[in-house]
Amino acid sequence: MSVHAEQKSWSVPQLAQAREAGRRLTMLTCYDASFARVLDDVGIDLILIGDSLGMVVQGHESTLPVRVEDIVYHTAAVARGASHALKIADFPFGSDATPEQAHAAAVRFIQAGAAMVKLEGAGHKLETIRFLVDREIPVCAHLGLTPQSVLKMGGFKVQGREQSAAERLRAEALAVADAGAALLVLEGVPAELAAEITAASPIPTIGIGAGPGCDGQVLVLHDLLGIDTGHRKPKFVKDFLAEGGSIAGALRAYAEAVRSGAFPDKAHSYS
Ligand SMILES: Nc1nc(=O)c2c([nH]1)NC[C@@H]1CN(c3ccc(C(=O)N[C@@H](CCC(=O)O)C(=O)O)cc3)CN21
Ligand SMILES: CC(C)C(=O)C(=O)O
Ligand SMILES: [Mg+2]
Repeated sequence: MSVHAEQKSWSVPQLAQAREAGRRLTMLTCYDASFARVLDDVGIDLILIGDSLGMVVQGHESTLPVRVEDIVYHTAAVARGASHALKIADFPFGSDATPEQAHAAAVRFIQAGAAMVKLEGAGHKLETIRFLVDREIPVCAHLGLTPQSVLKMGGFKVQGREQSAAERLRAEALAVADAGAALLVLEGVPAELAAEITAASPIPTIGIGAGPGCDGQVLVLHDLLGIDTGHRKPKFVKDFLAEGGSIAGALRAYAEAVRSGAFPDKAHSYS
């Protein structure tokens, strides 16, 4: 059952090595120890303790109500369950407003068991990325459809469709890598644009609703298991439980589909 024997524990430098070797990265969100064990047993590479927990665990309409304390609590739970996957803690809304504030939260995430922290956006966040990386904290950037921008965007809308927005996104992707980010999540971006950004990116990209041309993929765990969370289902969501037959089977089917490049297909991408 368990693949622990032949499985390595992921470190941050290995992300770039995987990309170099042409091995696609598998990532899923997870919020508790029991599911983390299953993800680890199946060999999922990266676990995101995402602020999506505000919607799928806490039942809110957006990710905005999530607090630092919530991410610390769930990161500690996940860390007790998973030892091989690289664990990434998501800064909740407002907790990364200044470099100093972000650093204080990041220290708590690392001490709870995260190996990397994730923040949304570029702009003033570039200074925060540099600040954290200078202080030995690995950073994952997140661009495109950034759910914490829901009020400004007027909903969860695909980003980078107009020429000017695409140009801005390309520039931001280069800027976050230049600031020191080691990984980049691209969310809700036309597949062609995400593939172009990936080709130009010095760091690995992980897509969600960003087509098959990224270096890896991420989904919310509840979506992969076909759980109705009471919210509108994004186009990129696929229920792998049907074909997988069991929870571990669904996770394996997802990992295989990501590694082979079969997921996402056109039906689960934006153009
Ligand atoms: N369960 C769940 N899955 C997620 O992927 C997810 C969350 N929750 N919560 C936080 C954010 C919110 N996300 C979302 C939510 C809705 C759409 C959505 O409905 N998008 C439209 C795009 C319309 C357009 O601009 O063309 C779609 O039809 O897919 C996208 C991402 C992604 N994240
Ligand atoms: C969907 C991923 C990228 C995320 O940020 C989250 O789960 O919070
Ligand atoms: Mg998030």
